[in-house]
Amino acid sequence: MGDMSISVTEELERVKKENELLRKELNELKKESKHDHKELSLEEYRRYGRQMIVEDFGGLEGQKKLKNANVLVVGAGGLGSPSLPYLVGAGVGHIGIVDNDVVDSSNLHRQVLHDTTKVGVFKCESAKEQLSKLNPNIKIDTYSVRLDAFNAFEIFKDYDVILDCTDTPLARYLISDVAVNLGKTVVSASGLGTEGQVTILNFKNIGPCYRCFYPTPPNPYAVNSCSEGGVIGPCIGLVGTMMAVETLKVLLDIYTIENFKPFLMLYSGFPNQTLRNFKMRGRQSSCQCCGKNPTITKNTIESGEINYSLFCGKRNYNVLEAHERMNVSQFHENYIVNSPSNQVILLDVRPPHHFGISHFDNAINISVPQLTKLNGSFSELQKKLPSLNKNSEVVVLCRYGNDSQVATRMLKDNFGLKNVKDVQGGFFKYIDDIDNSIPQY
Ligand SMILES: Nc1ncnc2c1ncn2[C@@H]1O[C@H](COP(=O)(O)OP(=O)(O)OP(=O)(O)O)[C@@H](O)[C@H]1O
Ligand SMILES: [Zn+2]
Repeated sequence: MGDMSISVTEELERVKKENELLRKELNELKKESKHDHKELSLEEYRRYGRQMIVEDFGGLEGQKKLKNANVLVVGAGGLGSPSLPYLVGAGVGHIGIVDNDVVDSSNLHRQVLHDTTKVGVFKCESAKEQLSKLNPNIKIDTYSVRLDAFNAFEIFKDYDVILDCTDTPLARYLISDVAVNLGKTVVSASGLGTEGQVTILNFKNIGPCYRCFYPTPPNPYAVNSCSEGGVIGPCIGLVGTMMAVETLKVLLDIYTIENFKPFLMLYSGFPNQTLRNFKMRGRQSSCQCCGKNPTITKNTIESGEINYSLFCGKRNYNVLEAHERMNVSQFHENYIVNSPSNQVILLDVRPPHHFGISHFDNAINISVPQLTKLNGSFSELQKKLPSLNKNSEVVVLCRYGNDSQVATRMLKDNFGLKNVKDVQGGFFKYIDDIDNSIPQY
C-alpha cells in the first residue's frame, strides 16, 4: 500500500513537471505568433536588425525575402570573394558556390575570403568554411567542378539569381545562355587592372542577355587575364561588392519589371575613382538566345552543338618551326652556364615594369609593343642594340614563352635577322625547372 502511494506521488510530480514544460512551450509559441516571427528566430532579428531598419530594405518582409532566396555564385575568385560574405552576412538563405580551382598564394592579395592556410584547398570549400563562421544560419552548397554546357542546367535549376564572377568570355556566354533558357536573372561583372564593370542580364526573363550586348566574342588576343594583366585587390573588391548590392536589389524587389532599365556600370579606380552608369539597349529581337527565333536552346547547348570554345576562339602561338626554338635546359647549358660570348644578344620582350621586377643581368629589354612600333626597320632596332648585325645570334625570352614566339617571328620576317631563337616556356619555365632562387611574380 505504502509503495503504491509513493509511486502515485511520483507520477503526480512527473505529470506536474511535464505540464509546466508544455505550458512554457505554449507560451513561447503564443509569444512567437504575437510577434509574427515564425520565419525568423530571435537571433536573426538581432543579427539583421541594422539592415531591416533601413527604410528601403523593406523591414521584416525584406529579410524574409532574403531568407527564402537561392543564389548561385560562379567563381570564388576576385569577384566572388567580396560578394559572397556580404550575401551570407545579409542572410540570403541558400547559397551555392561553383569553382573548380584551388587557392594559390598569388590570389590572396585580392581574394581575401581565403587565407594563407587555404593554399591548395578548393576555393569553394575554403569559402564555405569561412562563410559558415560568418553566418551559420545559411545553407551553403559547393560544386568543385568547372561549369560547362553539360552540368550548368543541373546546377542552375535550384537557384533564382546567378552571379557571374568568372573571368573568361566562354563562361560569360555559357552562364548567360543557360540563365536565359531557365529564366534566371544574372548579376554579371568583370574587372582587370584598376577597372571593372557590372550589369544585370536577363532580368526576370525580360531584360537583355549577354549576347544582346555582345553578339560576337572579343578577339582572343585582346582578352587579358589577371595573371597577364594584373589586378589591384580593392578595385576588383569594390566591383564584387557592387555585385552584392545589385543582387540584394533584385532579391528585395527594388528592381521591378516596370522600373528596370538595362545598364552597364563602369568603375575606374586610378587615378581618380569614377563610376559611370551607361544606359543599355533592351532585349534584341534578333538575339540568338533571348530573341524571337532562338538557336541557342537547352537542346543545342547540352548536345554540344553550341561549341563555346570554337565560338570564343583561342590564341595561336604556333608561329615557329622546331629549329627556331630551344628548351630551358638547352638555354641554361648554352647561354647561362657557359657564359655567352659578347656577340649573343639576350632579348627579354616582357613589358618594362615586368622586367623591373626580376630579370637576367645580361638581358636587354625591348617589349613586343616597342618592337612592333619600330615597324621592321633594322636601322631603328640597331639604335637600341648597337652591336646588332643581321647575322647576330639573338635569344628571345618572355614570361611564359608566348610573346617571345611572336617576337622571334617578327625579328626574322620583318627585321631580316637570320639567327634568332625563342626560349620555350619562357622565364618562368626556367625558374620552375632550373633555378627557383630567381623571384617569380
Ligand atoms: N567555368 C568555370 N567554372 C567554375 N569556375 C570558374 C569557371 N571559370 C572561371 N572560374 C573561376 O572564377 C574565378 C575567377 O577568379 P579571378 O578572376 O580572380 O582569377 P583566378 O583564376 O583566381 O586568378 P589568376 O587569373 O590570377 O590565376 C577563378 O577562381 C576560376 O576558377
Ligand atoms: Zn539576348
